[in-house]
Amino acid sequence: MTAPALETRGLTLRYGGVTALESVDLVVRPHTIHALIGPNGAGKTSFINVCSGSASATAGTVSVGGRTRRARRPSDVARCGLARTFQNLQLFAEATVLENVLIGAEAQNGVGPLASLLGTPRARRSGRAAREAALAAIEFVGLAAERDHVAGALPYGKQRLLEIARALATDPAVVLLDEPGAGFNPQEKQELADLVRAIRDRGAAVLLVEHDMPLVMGVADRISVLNFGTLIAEGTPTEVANDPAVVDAYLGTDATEGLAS
Ligand SMILES: Nc1ncnc2c1ncn2[C@@H]1O[C@H](COP(=O)(O)OP(=O)(O)OP(=O)(O)O)[C@@H](O)[C@H]1O
Repeated sequence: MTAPALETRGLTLRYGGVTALESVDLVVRPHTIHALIGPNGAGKTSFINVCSGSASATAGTVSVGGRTRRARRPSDVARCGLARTFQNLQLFAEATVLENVLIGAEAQNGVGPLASLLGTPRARRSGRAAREAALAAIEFVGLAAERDHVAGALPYGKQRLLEIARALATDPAVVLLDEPGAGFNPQEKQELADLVRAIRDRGAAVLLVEHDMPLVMGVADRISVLNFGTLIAEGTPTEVANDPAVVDAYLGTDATEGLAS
């Protein structure tokens, strides 16, 4: 059996007296869209933060492609094959679309700042590869026409797509998407669902944190449910939508009607 794309064991994160994650064991299989859902404050962003190196676990391990991730800096994490987007967009507003994505693509090229500055042959080769990867990612999310536009001037929905392009430019095996549909209208959510499927279909695993239940139920292959930092359920969309503990903690009976049966 192939190694999980992402696996956590006993992942625990405490902020002083607040337990954001309590011994979370979660496996994301390759080529799957795995949604992580739960009420506000359940620990979903904390999970992404720990997996991506933005926060340090109090206990437990994170493995990417079967290798325990010890990297801490975001550039090291990118080289592990993991990339993320942020709930609150983290774009350089004054930079162009291409420049924003290049920052992502260059994050994993392993060329030090001195080599880049000196323009060594390796740095030049790697710079060309990063540009190609950036252009491909921009095209993949449908922003080719806006390549040279300043990020801060893009409509909000396109800024969200740009954030996804930046994550994809590192050619990750696992992409963590933190509420990518926030602020989207129904048409944009439909397009987002197609994009998430396309990311999976080109070979990556996706961990999707999202509150929009029709979107989640329509796109996810598997769903894990967090409540107060603890996993309370895992299964297919149908299994999760019919799990009494999930309905009670998060979905409510109204929310599940017509979602999955
Ligand atoms: N930097 C921090 N310092 C202290 N407590 C924090 C910090 N970040 C998160 N928390 C707490 O950890 C818990 C989990 O928060 P987290 O943001 O991971 O939840 P979430 O499921 O992503 O919520 P939402 O759906 O609202 O984004 C909450 O109780 C939150 O208040």
